Amino acid sequence: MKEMYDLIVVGGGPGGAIAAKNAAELGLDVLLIEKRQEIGDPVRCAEGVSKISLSDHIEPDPRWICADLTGSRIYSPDGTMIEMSEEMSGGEVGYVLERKIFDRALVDQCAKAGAEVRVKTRATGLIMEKGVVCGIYAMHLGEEYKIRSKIVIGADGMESKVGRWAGIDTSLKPSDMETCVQYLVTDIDIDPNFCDFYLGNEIAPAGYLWVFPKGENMANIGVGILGSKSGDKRAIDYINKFIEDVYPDGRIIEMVYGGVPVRGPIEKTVSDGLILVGDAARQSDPITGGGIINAMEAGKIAAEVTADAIKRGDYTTNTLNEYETLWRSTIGKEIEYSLVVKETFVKFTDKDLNHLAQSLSNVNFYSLSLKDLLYALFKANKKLLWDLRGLFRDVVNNNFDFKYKKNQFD
Ligand SMILES: Cc1cc2nc3c(=O)[nH]c(=O)nc-3n(C[C@H](O)[C@H](O)[C@H](O)COP(=O)(O)OP(=O)(O)OC[C@H]3O[C@@H](n4cnc5c(N)ncnc54)[C@H](O)[C@@H]3O)c2cc1C
Repeated sequence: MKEMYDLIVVGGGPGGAIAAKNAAELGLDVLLIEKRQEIGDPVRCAEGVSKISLSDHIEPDPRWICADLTGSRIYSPDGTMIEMSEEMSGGEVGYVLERKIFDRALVDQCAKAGAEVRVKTRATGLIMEKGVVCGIYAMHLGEEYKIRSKIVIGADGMESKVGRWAGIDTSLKPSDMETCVQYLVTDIDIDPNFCDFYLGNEIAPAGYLWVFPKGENMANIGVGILGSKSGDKRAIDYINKFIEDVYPDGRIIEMVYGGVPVRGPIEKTVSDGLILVGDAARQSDPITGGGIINAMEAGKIAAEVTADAIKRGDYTTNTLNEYETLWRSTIGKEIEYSLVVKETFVKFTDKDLNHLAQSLSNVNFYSLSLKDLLYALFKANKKLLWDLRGLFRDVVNNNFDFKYKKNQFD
């Protein structure tokens, strides 16, 4: 078995697959390892993504698209509903995917681009020489061996260990994480074109509950609650209550447990010979918990920076810092803004949420830009204006152009 590569990517999720594919296309000798025996299985995701951002990375394919949505509805605790077009819904609701097939299609692309893929192969440690990462220890069918590389990309998701092995602090406190439980529910009456979000401290404290259709009579119905706000009740208690109340006849055919980092990014995502991408770098959106697109964007940037570093023969932090700069000035900005909004949102009482929803219930979201929306929000909610003044100033002055979501916001 080959023992030396330009690049080893740890983790075959969207971040790792896109990193490996792009690096192989740029001419690098790439190995992608995945600890599971099947790519994408088991799924830990509600499977919602933005159409526009996705098509930057892969051609849409009906084999992995379960629903093509036209919008979303948000329900406040008193039942006030706000309906938004897909464009205004933010990045998470364009398609509902079948991730088992989607993740495999991404890895298929990367294999076809020339990367070697090894499944059921777990990274168990990093080879480090004088503080520089220069490969991994891998375990396959009970056998441990060394594989060397010039650079390692850690795309090992929420449970990432690669960063920690290199001395990067990736730890998460309960207040940094949403605990999620989701059922795939069938035989229910839903609108297949809309996803629904429910807010409120009785429904999902400091989080939200979602209904994402997967075809005519089936949906991912899940809840995410902030670890530090859950009290005596568990996420599963909230979702069971909702199913009992709203879809009492629904049949549960799958169950998903998982955590989503909502703390915003870690302080550093590179070290000598190492780059972290996706959930491993805590790059998911702090409000929605969505991380597929950010992982893919970061994977692409990581591949480009890796190819450049290898061309120059310099794998030190100095060179790899280009990755840090590039992702922080694009997706990182959006994450920063989301973090500000999330920190305000988690303080809202049900009364605040109702007031907010009522103040927006007459707004026509189908013909509104983000700027208009912020004006409408702040006109009706002076306290919110104060809490979110930084974000408001940046958007209004166009200091930030929402590069990755420009098509949705403008
Ligand atoms: C309940 C839930 C709902 C969600 N819903 C959405 C949603 O609707 N939309 C959205 O955009 N995001 C959603 N997310 C988040 C989304 O799933 C992640 O942000 C996304 O998968 C991150 O991609 P990634 O490539 O960074 O990591 P992952 O997809 O987690 O991939 C990491 C891979 O690394 C592998 N791995 C881990 N350790 C090792 C090792 N030591 N050696 C080898 N391989 C290893 C894992 O097996 C895994 O395959 C949700 C998450 C949860 C938990």
